[in-house]
Amino acid sequence: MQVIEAGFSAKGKKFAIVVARFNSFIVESLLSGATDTLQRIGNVAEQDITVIRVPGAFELPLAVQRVAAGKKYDGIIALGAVIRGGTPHFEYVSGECTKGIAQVMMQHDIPVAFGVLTVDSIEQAIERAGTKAGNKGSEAAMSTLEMVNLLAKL
Ligand SMILES: Nc1c(NC[C@H](O)[C@H](O)[C@H](O)CO)[nH]c(=O)[nH]c1=O
Ligand SMILES: CC(=O)[C@@H](O)COP(=O)(O)O
Repeated sequence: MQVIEAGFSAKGKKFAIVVARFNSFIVESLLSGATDTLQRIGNVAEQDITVIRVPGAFELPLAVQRVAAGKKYDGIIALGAVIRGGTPHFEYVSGECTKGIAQVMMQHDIPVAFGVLTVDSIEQAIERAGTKAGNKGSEAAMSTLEMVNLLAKL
């Protein structure tokens, strides 16, 4: 049996982090977790990390697509926080964001980690942005590191 898997060190690889500003109180913690993971676990140099900011999660797919099309990066991380309000708007924003990011990843054959919180409350968001439920930004960075290395083996 042959098992193909990859590690996390990605020295010399270039990463783009596309960040939605909406709910920035939460998203900035996701960004901190992602950059810390890229540098500390992935051995990625600070100058090899580019941060691109967009208004909200709905705009993430377009920016991610443009970044992917530019072929300047080995991996992409999309970060945001979609927090349910009092209307169905949550479903549309989170649904289109998720679908759009996944489409870009498949169309451009590049790892795009989904670090977008889709939660029912601010408390749930806080728990996933570096408190009792971990940091989804860090988790997204770990995924991108592994996938960049794995794809290089396939
Ligand atoms: N409610 C949230 C939004 N809404 C804004 C949209 O993402 C978009 O920017 C707007 O509809 C203009 O096109 N965005 C989030 O990231 N998180 C939310 O909770
Ligand atoms: C996810 C959203 O768009 C949400 O924050 C908007 O809140 P509301 O549904 O109360 O307008």
